[in-house]
Amino acid sequence: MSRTIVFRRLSNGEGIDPPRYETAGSAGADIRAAVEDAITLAPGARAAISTGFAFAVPQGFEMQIRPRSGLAARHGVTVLNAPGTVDSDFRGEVKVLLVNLGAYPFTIGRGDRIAQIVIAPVTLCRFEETDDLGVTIRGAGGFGSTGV
Ligand SMILES: O=c1ccn([C@H]2C[C@H](O)[C@@H](COP(=O)(O)OP(=O)(O)OP(=O)(O)O)O2)c(=O)[nH]1
Ligand SMILES: [Mg+2]
Repeated sequence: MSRTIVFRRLSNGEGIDPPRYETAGSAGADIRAAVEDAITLAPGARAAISTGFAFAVPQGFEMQIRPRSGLAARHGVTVLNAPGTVDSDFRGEVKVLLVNLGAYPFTIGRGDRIAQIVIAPVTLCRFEETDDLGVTIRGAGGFGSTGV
């Protein structure tokens, strides 16, 4: 079942294709860079890249901003805060925090597909304090406690 996400094209988004699923089975819709001029990320550098759009994600859902594996595999470029979280009450421009973990400069041009967005349901919970969380086999084990 397909849902509708409404978006507003900002002035810097003129001529930019909106997010699009590249195949019928794609989980993520690729989102593009609305940079005026090309931006080059030196190795180790990061930048918040404009997308040129603002969205109204329906309440009860989030927009996750995820890396594209091709950028990661070929260039070491990923989304620094993956998965970025766009809240349902956010009405500002969505930006993509890219970081270059590769060994070479990476240039981002206008219209480049720099990330993918996944719309996912969220469960909003109330948080209730207790003194007793119950006993589990794992207990406080973490960070490799089950072995490597
Ligand atoms: O990759 C991202 C992550 C966040 N946002 C926008 C949308 C999101 O709703 C808002 C806040 O994001 P987040 O909660 O991750 O940031 P914060 O540091 O907690 O900021 P705030 O105190 O405004 O919630 O920033 C983006 O545009 N791109
Ligand atoms: Mg926040």
